[in-house]
Amino acid sequence: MMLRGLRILLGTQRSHIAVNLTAQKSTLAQVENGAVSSSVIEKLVEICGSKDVSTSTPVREQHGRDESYHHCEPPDVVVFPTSTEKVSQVARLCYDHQIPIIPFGSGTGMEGGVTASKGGVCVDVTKMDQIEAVNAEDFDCTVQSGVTRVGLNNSLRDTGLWFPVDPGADCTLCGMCATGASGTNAVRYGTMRENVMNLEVVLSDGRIIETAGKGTRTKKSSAGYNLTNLFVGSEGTLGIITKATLKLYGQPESILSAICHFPDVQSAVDTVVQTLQCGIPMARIELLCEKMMDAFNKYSNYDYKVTPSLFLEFHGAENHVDDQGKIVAELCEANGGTQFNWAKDMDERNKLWKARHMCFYAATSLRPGARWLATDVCVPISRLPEIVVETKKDIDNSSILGPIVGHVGDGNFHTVLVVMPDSPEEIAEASALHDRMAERAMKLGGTCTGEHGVGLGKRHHLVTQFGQGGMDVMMQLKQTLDPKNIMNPGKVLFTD
Ligand SMILES: Cc1cc2c(cc1C)N(C[C@H](O)[C@H](O)[C@H](O)COP(=O)(O)OP(=O)(O)OC[C@H]1O[C@@H](n3cnc4c(N)ncnc43)[C@H](O)[C@@H]1O)c1[nH]c(=O)[nH]c(=O)c1N2
Ligand SMILES: CCCCCCC(=O)C(=O)O
Ligand SMILES: [Mn+2]
Repeated sequence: MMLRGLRILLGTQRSHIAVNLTAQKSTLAQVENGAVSSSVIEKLVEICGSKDVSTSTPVREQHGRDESYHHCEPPDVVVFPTSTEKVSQVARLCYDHQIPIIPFGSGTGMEGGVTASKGGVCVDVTKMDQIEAVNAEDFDCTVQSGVTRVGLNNSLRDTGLWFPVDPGADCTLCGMCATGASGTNAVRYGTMRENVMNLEVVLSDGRIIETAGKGTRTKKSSAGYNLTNLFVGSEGTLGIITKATLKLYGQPESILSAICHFPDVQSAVDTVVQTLQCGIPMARIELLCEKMMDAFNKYSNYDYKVTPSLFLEFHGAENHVDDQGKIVAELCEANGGTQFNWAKDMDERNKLWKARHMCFYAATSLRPGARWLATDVCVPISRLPEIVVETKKDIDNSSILGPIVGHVGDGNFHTVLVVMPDSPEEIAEASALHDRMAERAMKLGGTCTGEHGVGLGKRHHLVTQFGQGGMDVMMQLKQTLDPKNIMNPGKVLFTD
C-alpha cells in the first residue's frame, strides 16, 4: 500500500541560514507515518463510491507532487468526492483515525503544497465543478472547488463579465484561494485576498462553515473576525475549501498591450515606479530580464530584443487607454526605453500574454534535464529598483542560471534558479541565493512570498518575517482549527 520516499528530485531543501526551528516548534499532536488501513479505505468507498476512491500507484504519484522542485511523496489513497457533504464525511473519518488530509486542486502549486510527506488521504476536489451562481447585477459568482479560472472565464464570456486573477496555469479557483494566488492583473484588480467574498470550508473534524456568514456576498462587512482571509493563503492546513464566492468585473471596453525594451534592469524598474507614481491605472506591468527574454523568444518563437523589457497593458475606455499609453511611452523613452511595440489586435495580445504565462516553462527548458527553484519575493514598490538590481548582481556573480520575471507593478518578482538535480553544489548555491533574496526583501519591508505561498520551501523564512510572537499566534490558530494536526501537516508551519 505504501509507496513513500520516491525522492526523485532535489530532496529536502536545506537552508544555509541557521534556522530558529524552536520558534516554530510544534506543540501539536504528531501525526504518525503509517498506511491507511483497509477498513478506513472501505469506509472511504462507502462515502465516495468505489469509482471515486483510488489506491493505484499512478494516481497516487500524480497527486504526490506539484509543479515545483519538491520531490514526489504520494498519498496512500486519493478520493474524488462529489459534494461538500462527502468531503465532510471524509474529514470526520480522518479526524476519528488521525489520518492526514491533503486537499488537491490542479497540482500546479510552486511550493510542494500537495506532497503527502506523512501519507494520508488526498482529497481531490475537481469533481465538484459547478458554477453555482453568477449574479451579474451584483458582480459576483459562486463556484464549487473544482472550477478553474479559465473554465469560469469561458462561461462568463457572453455576460460581459470576467474574473481577472490569473496565475499562469489553469488552476482551480479554490486552489488559488488556498495559496493566496495572484498573477499579471493584480496590479489593477488585486489578488485572491481582495477578490474573495465568502468561502465554504470543511474543517478537520467535518464541520462545515461559511467564512463571511451563510449566503453572505457583500462588497464589505464589519461583522466579526475576517475568517475569509484566514483561510485565503492557508494552503490546506486549516480546512478544505469547497466553495468560493468571488468578485467579478466588467470586461474592459478597450485593451491595449505593449512591449518596451531597456538598456538595463534599473531603467526598466525605474519606469515602473514612475508610472505608478503618476497614478496611471496599469492593468499589467511585467518585467522580463534579458535572460528571460532570450528564453521567451526561444520557447514561444518570438524575435524581441534580448534586453530587459516591460510588458504593459492598459484597460478602459478607448480614449483613456490611448492617453495612458502615450504617457507611459514617454516615460519609457525618458528612461532609455526603445522599440515600443503596440499590440492592439486581440489575437496578437492573447498570444503575447499566453507566452508570458509560459515563462516558467521557457526558463526551465534552458537546461535540459535541469530542475529549478522558483523564488517569489515582494517588496514595497519604492524599494523595487534596489532589490531587483542587487538580486541580479548576486545571481550574475554566482554560477547559477537565474532568469528574472516579475509582476513588478506589485513589487513582486520571481527568479527561476535552474539547477541540475544531481549537483548538491548547485542546489546549495541556489538555496543560498534564495535565502539571501528573502532576507534582502524582508529587510526592505517585504515578504518572502508574494503569491506562491510557503508550502515546504519557505517555512524557515516565516520565522524571520513574523518573529516569535507572530509564529506563536499562527501555531495557536492551527491548534484551534486543527487540534489533531491532520490538515496538510508540515506545510506552512513545521508541524511534522
Ligand atoms: C506555469 C505556471 C505559472 C504560474 C503558476 C503555476 C504554473 C505551473 N502559479 C502557481 C499555481 O498556479 C498557484 O499556486 C495556484 O493557486 C495553485 O492552484 P491549484 O488548484 O493547482 O492548487 P494545488 O493543487 O497545487 O494546491 C496548492 C495548495 O493549496 C491547497 N489546496 C488546493 N485546493 C484546495 C482546497 N480546495 N481547499 C484547501 N486547500 C487547497 C493544497 O493542499 C496545496 O497546499 C502561479 N501562482 C501565482 O500566484 N501567480 C502566478 O503568476 C503563477 N503562475
Ligand atoms: C519564470 C518564473 C516563473 C515563476 C513561477 C510562475 C509565475 O508565478 C509566473 O509569474 O510566471
Ligand atoms: Mn507569478
